[in-house]
Order: sequence, then C-alpha cells, then structure tokens
Amino acid sequence: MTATELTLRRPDDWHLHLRDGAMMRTVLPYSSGNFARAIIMPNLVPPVVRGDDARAYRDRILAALPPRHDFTPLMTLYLTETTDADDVAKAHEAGLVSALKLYPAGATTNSDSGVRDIDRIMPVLERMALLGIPLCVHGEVTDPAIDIFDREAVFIEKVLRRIVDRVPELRIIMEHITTEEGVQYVWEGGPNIAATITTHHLIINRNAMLVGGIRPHYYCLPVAKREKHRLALRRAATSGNEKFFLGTDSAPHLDARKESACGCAGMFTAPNTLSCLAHVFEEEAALDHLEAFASLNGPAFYRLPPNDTRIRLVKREVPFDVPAKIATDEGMLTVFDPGFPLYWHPEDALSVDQGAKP
Ligand SMILES: NC(=O)N[C@@H](CC(=O)O)C(=O)O
Ligand SMILES: [Zn+2]
Ligand SMILES: [Zn+2]
Repeated sequence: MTATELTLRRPDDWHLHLRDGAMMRTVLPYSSGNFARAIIMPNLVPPVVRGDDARAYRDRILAALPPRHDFTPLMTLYLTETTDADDVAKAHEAGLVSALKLYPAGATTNSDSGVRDIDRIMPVLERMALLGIPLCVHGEVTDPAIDIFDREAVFIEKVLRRIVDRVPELRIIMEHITTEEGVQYVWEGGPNIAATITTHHLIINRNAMLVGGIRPHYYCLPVAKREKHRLALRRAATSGNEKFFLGTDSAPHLDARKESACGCAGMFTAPNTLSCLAHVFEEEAALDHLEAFASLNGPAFYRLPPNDTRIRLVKREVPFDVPAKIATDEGMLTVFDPGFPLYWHPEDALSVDQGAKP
C-alpha cells in the first residue's frame, strides 16, 4: 500500500537565509509556518559578527514573525580573522548563539569578510571546542586555479582535514554538501562531523542550470554538480544516517539580481521545500526516514531536544499550485521550481496569511 499521509515531528531548518528588512518580512513566514527552529545564516551586509549583532538581528526576526507563528531563530556568528573569542564565549553563555559560521573569503554571497588564512582562526576554534559550540562551514576553496566544480572536494582535502586534525573535539557541520566526496567524508568521519543537505541538491544536477539556455534561478553555491553526486546526496539523505540532516539553504535574491549579467548565487526554496522533500523521499521508497532527516538528526547533533509538536503531510489527489513568484516591497522573487508537480502538502502548517502582519 502506498502512503498518502505522514505525521512527523515538526521539522527544523539547519541552514537558512532570512536576510533583513523588507525581504525578511516577506520570506520569514514561509519558514516560520512550517519549521519550529532554524539556524540563521549571518551573511548580512554588514555581517553578524559580535554577540550584540546577533541579539539585535534575533530581535528583528522575532518582531517580524506573524503572531501565531511559533518559531525560534537559532543565531550564528560570522567568523572573521579578528573574531574575539571572549565575545563568542559571552554570547554563547547568554544563549545568544548556536554556532559560528566559517566562510572562506570570496567563496559565496557576502563572504568578503570571511577567512583568508585558516591558521588565524585556530585559537577561536579551540575555544569553541572547549565551550561545545559547533562550527558551520561553507566548504569550498577560493583558489582561482581550482575548477568551480572541484572546490568542495579540494576544500575537504586541503582545509577540512587540517581543521579536524588540529581541533578534533570541535563539532563541525559541512553545510550544503553537493558531492560524493562530501558524503563519503562525512559518512566515514568521526562523531564530531555531520552535514546538511539542501532540498534543491536532491532534485537538480548541473544540467538543470545549463541545458537549453542558462537558468539563473538554478544557480547557487556550491553549484549543482553531475548526476552521480546528486544520487550520492539522495542516498545519504534518505539513509536515515544520523550524520545527515536538512539545511534548506533557502537564499532569496530579487529577480533583478538573479537575472543579470552577473547573477547572484542562491535559490528561494522555503515555500515548497517540505512538499519537495516528501516527493523525493517517496521516490526513494524512504518516507519512513524523512522524520530522521528533517526533524531528528539535526537536533541530536546540535544537542537540542526534538520538537514536541507534529506536522501532517498529506498526499493530495491533484497537484497543488505553489506561486512561481512572490512580490516583495523591493521587487519580485522567484520560488524554486522542482520541475515536477507537487502532491504532498503540509496540511496544518500555518500559512503566510494566517495572522500575517499587514
Ligand atoms: N547558497 C547560495 O548560493 N547563496 C547563499 C550563501 C551560501 O549559503 O553560500 C546566499 O546567501 O545567497
Ligand atoms: Zn554557503
Ligand atoms: Zn547558505
């Protein structure tokens, strides 16, 4: 018998970009209506570097929440070469930060303030290991000589292995892994290494972006790779293995910024991500592992309890419509198109309109 209904503990999103201001007010309800918690990426301009920045950003997020949405933003700090370990310790003690985020300088959107020389952050990493603060990593090298499709695999060999050797007690999340090498490294690694996987990297390979014309809305970083890598990601995500969990990396950019001679990296996936995931897990005959991926493995790695409340996903008889574009005060925003109709629907998720602020 095929399942048509699924009840899960309420999921969390372990990698999310909410941006700020008008954009944040538009995109936040799509996450807060479905997810209980999310790790909030700190790559604002200027970045969220100090504990006080995280507190102020968290308060702006909470103030923008629709009234009935019960959502906890888990804040992160943007690691720089001058990050003050004492400030990190203070912010952690105050319950303000859940992780620090390492961006190699120049690797992705708003990463200019990131790290150039890994040796310079070793003292902070050692302090984090002592305090039990995990490190989230955008794992791509930026060496212009390295092909963009190889940057994740090279990062693992050249940078990640060094960090793990130097600070073995540090808990590390390789964010948005996109390769077979990433899957293998995390699968075989010790208990202090885990990975997030996005919804879109389970669905598209690089052909989606490049065949029949260049499709900027499928451009993100790390860039989608060959089919064999997508299949490896699917095996990892649907395996139930506790080292892999959902981080949507929903990363909205206005259409005008995406559809440009130099379009920005990032896909806006929050509005349909759970429907897409149920579709993928059903295709892999692994619906029984969706809860582990979306709701259990993440909290376990972050040492938080799983959520008490539950959501119900129902497979409808006819596909439902997700808007292709959403209006913000600053322009239009394109929603990720998985390329197939969506039948699985989170029935009792709070909609964007429910209690949304005028
Ligand atoms: N994933 C992306 O392509 N873009 C992210 C940054 C990131 O997560 O690397 C963004 O902030 O737009
Ligand atoms: Zn990233
Ligand atoms: Zn991201």
